Amino acid sequence: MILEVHKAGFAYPGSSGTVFNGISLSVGAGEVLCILGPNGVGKTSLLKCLSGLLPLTEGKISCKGENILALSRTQVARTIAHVPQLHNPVFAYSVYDTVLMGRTPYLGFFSPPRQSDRVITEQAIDSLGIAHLAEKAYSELSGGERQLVLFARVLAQQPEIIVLDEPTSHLDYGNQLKILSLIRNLARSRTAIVMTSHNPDHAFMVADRVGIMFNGAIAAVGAPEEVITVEILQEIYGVAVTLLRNDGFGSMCVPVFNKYAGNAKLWRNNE
Ligand SMILES: Nc1ncnc2c1ncn2[C@@H]1O[C@H](COP(=O)(O)OP(=O)(O)OP(=O)(O)O)[C@@H](O)[C@H]1O
Repeated sequence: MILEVHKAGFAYPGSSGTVFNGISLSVGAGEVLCILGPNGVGKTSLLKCLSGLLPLTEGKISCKGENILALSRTQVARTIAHVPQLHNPVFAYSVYDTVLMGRTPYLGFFSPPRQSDRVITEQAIDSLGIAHLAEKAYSELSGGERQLVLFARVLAQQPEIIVLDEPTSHLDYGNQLKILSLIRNLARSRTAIVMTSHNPDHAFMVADRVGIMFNGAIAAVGAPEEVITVEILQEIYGVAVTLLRNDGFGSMCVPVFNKYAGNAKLWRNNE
């Protein structure tokens, strides 16, 4: 396994309680692991620990057999790319330069980007369909446009592990599907991917394994069809959902919701 989490616990400095405890997980090359869980359960905090951005308070994270905290920033950056949920830039870099920054781990301290870095940058921009934004200031983009640019930067970085915090949260329907298919393509080329999502259907679509995060722990981990059940969805999200199993196309969640009911409620057990 390229990334292994062993009995991980985490608390923010100065906070009285822990965010999560006793989490053990692993992801292999070419595998997509999707973490599902309710708001505030600790998914973002876990992903930051996986990327070496926050130190665990208990347990260990190993990247290619080495404790992640023992690796240099360059080693981490060449191996792991982290795409945050929201990113507010401090400087007004262009989109092109923002994507080009994905090449930084491969450049010497004072070395300018090489021609090959520019080619990789242009390919990444093209594969996201954002060439028309290349000269625009990143700080002037919409949330969805920024998310596409950050994904292009990750492609330019060519890491072995990609950690994606809600990669589709700002995207329109078409771009959501585009990112999901790029995630699958990356997995096909042996990249390990850990992502979070608020949409269980996305886990069905792209994940090889799903981890359900609930009450500060991983409540279940396994193949999406085994782990994402009506019972677990009701438990973690507190709503009634039906699952459609379609052998040709995979499974899908359908909320049990009637907009014509008196108070348009989510139905539970024929209430
Ligand atoms: N910088 C911080 N300092 C202290 N507590 C924090 C900090 N960031 C997050 N928290 C707390 O840690 C807990 C987990 O937050 P986190 O952002 O990891 O959850 P999440 O599952 O990603 O949530 P969401 O789905 O809403 O994005 C929350 O209770 C949150 O209030």
